[in-house]
Amino acid sequence: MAVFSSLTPVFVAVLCVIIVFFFKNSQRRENRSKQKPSDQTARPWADEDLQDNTEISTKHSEDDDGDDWLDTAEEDLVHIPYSPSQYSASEMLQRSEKFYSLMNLRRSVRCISPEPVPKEVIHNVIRTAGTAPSGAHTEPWTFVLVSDADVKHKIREIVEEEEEINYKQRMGDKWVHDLKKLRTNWVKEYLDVAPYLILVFKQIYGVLPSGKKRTHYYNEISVSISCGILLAALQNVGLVTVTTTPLNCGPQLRSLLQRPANEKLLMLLPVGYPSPDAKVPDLKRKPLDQIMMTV
Ligand SMILES: NC(=O)C1=CN([C@@H]2O[C@H](COP(=O)(O)OP(=O)(O)OC[C@H]3O[C@@H](n4cnc5c(N)ncnc54)[C@H](OP(=O)(O)O)[C@@H]3O)[C@@H](O)[C@H]2O)C=CC1
Ligand SMILES: Cc1cc2nc3c(=O)[nH]c(=O)nc-3n(C[C@H](O)[C@H](O)[C@H](O)COP(=O)(O)O)c2cc1C
Ligand SMILES: N[C@@H](Cc1ccc(O)c(Br)c1)C(=O)O
Repeated sequence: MAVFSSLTPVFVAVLCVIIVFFFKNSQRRENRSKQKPSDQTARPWADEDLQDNTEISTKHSEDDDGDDWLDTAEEDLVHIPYSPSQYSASEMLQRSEKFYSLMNLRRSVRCISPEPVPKEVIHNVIRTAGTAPSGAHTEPWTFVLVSDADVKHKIREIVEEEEEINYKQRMGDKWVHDLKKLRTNWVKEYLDVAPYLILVFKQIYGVLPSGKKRTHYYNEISVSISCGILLAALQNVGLVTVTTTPLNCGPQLRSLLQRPANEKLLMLLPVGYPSPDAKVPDLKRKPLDQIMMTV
């Protein structure tokens, strides 16, 4: 008993040291996991609100046996001088007004003329889309340009079949109601008539020369920016389109166009001149004071 009572203070002290040691260690582990996720499924670049299904790189996965992602050539990339055109304040104002006026005339047009469009113009428009910024300069886009009448018709068949189900079942009453003002339905004549269809695919990951996957950071945002630039480039040459997102058609269109498994359809754009009798809904745009907050 006497031995026990003399040991108790020592025992308590040792116990305290052990508890403090464990507590500090667990805190350090927690902090480390907050700063640098050891969990390889953490994908801070994939915006959950966007439902960006960005695929994760397999760098640390079972089939990984090397440092493929370490590209020394890219580490040594030279940085070159950059001095783009600059304008006086009055020139800037004039240019900004002119560009705004041009873009303010852009409308989604669903009545497209069959009149042929010079192919080189479309190539330049797509080149322009390819100037978009992209996460880590991964350029995660593929623009499939379709002009073949049979392929356009097959695309129409796929889209109309799915869009009919979309309107009748998948979209629901509220969405269908919200679209009433646009007078859209599942009949998509422009898919046969427009001289070009551009199907924009986002590459959810890339493929390295070794066959391994390369992470495409923020691929959906990157491709969406390139689509915005594409729309501006079309407007610049007097062509029209309608941004379409044919729900549930992605996998069928991907397989029709023989696109690889790392690509997902983001948008389908019929492109051409507006038909002479084209009409658009008389929509109004929000004024500056409703879209801009100054701080
Ligand atoms: N961003 C969005 O919120 C949405 C956009 N859309 C638009 O609708 C159009 C067509 O898309 P939709 O067909 O509905 O949707 P998806 O193209 O996303 O495909 C639907 C289903 O097929 C799977 N899938 C598609 N492509 C691939 C691929 N390459 N590899 C593996 N799985 C694939 C999807 O998988 P998974 O579930 O893993 O993605 C999903 O389960 C597009 O224009 C798209 O932008 C449609 C739905 C939602
Ligand atoms: C992300 C997105 C998806 C769209 N999806 C479709 C679509 O599937 N079908 C369609 O006819 N229009 C679609 N539109 C076009 C819109 O209906 C159109 O932009 C909107 O009515 C405003 O008209 P405006 O483009 O003439 O300004 C889409 C537009 C965006 C930005
Ligand atoms: N994809 C359908 C429905 C649709 C139509 C217009 C839109 O702005 C949106 Br969002 C969806 C269609 O093309 O008819």
